Order: sequence, then structure tokens, then C-alpha cells
Amino acid sequence: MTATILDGKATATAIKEELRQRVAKLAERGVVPGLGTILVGDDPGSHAYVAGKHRDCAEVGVASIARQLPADATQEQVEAVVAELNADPTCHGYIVQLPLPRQIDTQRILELIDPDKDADGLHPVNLGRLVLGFDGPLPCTPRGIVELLRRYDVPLKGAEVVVIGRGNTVGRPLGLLLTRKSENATVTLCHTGTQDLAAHTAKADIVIVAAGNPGLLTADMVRPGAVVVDVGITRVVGSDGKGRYTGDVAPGVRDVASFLAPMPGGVGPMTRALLVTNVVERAERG
Ligand SMILES: Nc1nc2c(c(=O)[nH]1)N[C@@H](CN(C=O)c1ccc(C(=O)N[C@@H](CCC(=O)O)C(=O)O)cc1)CN2
Repeated sequence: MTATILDGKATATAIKEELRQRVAKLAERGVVPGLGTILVGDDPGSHAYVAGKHRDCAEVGVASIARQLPADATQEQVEAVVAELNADPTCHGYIVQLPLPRQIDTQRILELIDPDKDADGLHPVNLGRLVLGFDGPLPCTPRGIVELLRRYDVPLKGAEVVVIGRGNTVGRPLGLLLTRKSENATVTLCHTGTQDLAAHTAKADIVIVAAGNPGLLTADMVRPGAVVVDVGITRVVGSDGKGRYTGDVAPGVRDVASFLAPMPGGVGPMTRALLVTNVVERAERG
């Protein structure tokens, strides 16, 4: 069996086309949604991701509000930019690109974001809303994964889903999203302390790997016909000395899975599309 690819790039393009139409409707009311980004430091990956977010905004007609600080920025300087975007009426939602430099207290920064402008859905209030099943902005990667599966008609209701990774950005909120009544999946949340990972993955209808451990999920760990989603993104240096990004799913998995969301081209573009969705939804609410 060769897996059908869950094409995140094509799906994100379709979502952005839908968003363009919603943004045009907002323009008739004189509303232009605005996405803010706060980027601190020189990490090339972070710069590339933020540039991609602003390219998406330009494609859809969302205004970009880009704020950049040097790698040696102080806590006070970052907090001042957060306060500025909280007060800016043209900014409907914004993100603080992670990771932040070592000297910055990330938790404090995230807590200072106005929860109603939290485009990433990572503010404690919004994660709390997710726990309680209340409305609020949803974290972009988990939302992107659910949307990708939905658009390929992968059934979630009654599915046994194994999520590998318990981080606050992906694994933990994803477990909460998948177990909402509307999705109704049964989720096992595995992590680095899980004793026998393969015993869990081998029983799963859907395996979602967000461990940041290249090649962690091998073909022998996957039930033939299962659906696999690769969320890992780790920078490695190849034998040619060149850096590249690699996922958590080993190459042989493509031969046993029925559907595979690869890295690159799977979840990453969906994360970006759902970020713009969060901002447009916020602008539509007024
Ligand atoms: N504030 C946030 N910081 C970070 C997040 C986040 O959701 N919010 N997630 C990651 C980085 N990230 C978005 O910010 C992100 C990572 C990767 C991709 C992506 O499209 N990747 C490509 C492959 C990589 C490439 O070719 O450059 C893909 O999967 O096809 C998008 C967004 C950490 N920080």
C-alpha cells in the first residue's frame, strides 16, 4: 500500500482562497483584519516562519503589523511591544514568535497578550477555554491538523488516535480538540515517558507524531491502513554539511499507511492558514 498524501499545501491554498472572499466581505464594511507579529532575535527559522505568515496575509488581504527586536532585547522592551499591540485597534490578533531568547520570560510574555487578540490560541485563558469547551481562538497547529483530516474525510468519530508529544503548542491541546463532542475521537497521549510506544501506536487508527525526534515512528509501529500525521520539525545537518528540516516519521511508513501528512508539505502550511483564519474570525466578530 502506498499512502495517499494529505496535501497541506494545496489545502492551505484552498483555505486562503475562502479567506480572501471573507476579507472582501469585511472590506465592504470598512474592516481590514490586521495580524501582528513580534519577532525577537536572529533565529533564521523564526525569521522564515514570520516572513511566511506575512506572505499569507498579503495573499488574503490581511494587513501586516511586523515588530522586530534584537537578540539582546530586554524583558521590558518585549513587554512594551506587547502593550503596544494590545492597544492598537488596527491589530485584530497577533503572535509572539517562539522560541524567545533565553533572557526573556516566555510565560510572562504570553500571559500579557490580550486573550481576545491571541491569534495563536496559546494564552492560558484560551487554553482554559479549550479545556472547558468554551468558544475562543484555537491553537493553530492542532486546528490545522483537525481541518486537514476533515477535508480528506478521515473519520474522527470513534477513531482511536495516538498523539505522541505532550507540548503546549501541539500535543496537549490536540488531545483536547480531538475529544470534543464534535470530534468524538478516543485519544491516547503518549510522551517520552511512555513505556512501550509501539504497543500503543500499533492499535491506533490515526497516529499523530509531534515529538521532535527524527524518524521516531517506523513502519513496524504502524497498523497497515492507519492514518499518519507528521508534525515533527527538527533541523539536522546532512552528510553534505547542509542543514535541512526533517520530520518524526521514517520513510517506510508511507508504504503501510493509508493516508500520510508529510513534513514538509503537510501540517506546516495548515498552521499558517489557520493563523490567518483566527485573525479573520476575530475581525468578523467586530
Ligand atoms: N508563536 C508561535 N511560534 C511557533 C509556532 C507557532 O505555531 N506559534 N510553531 C512553530 C513554527 N511555525 C510557526 O510559527 C511553523 C513551522 C513550520 C511551518 C512550515 O510550513 N513548515 C514547512 C517545512 C519547513 C520549511 O520548508 O521551511 C512544512 O511543514 O511544509 C510553518 C510554521 C514554532 N514556533
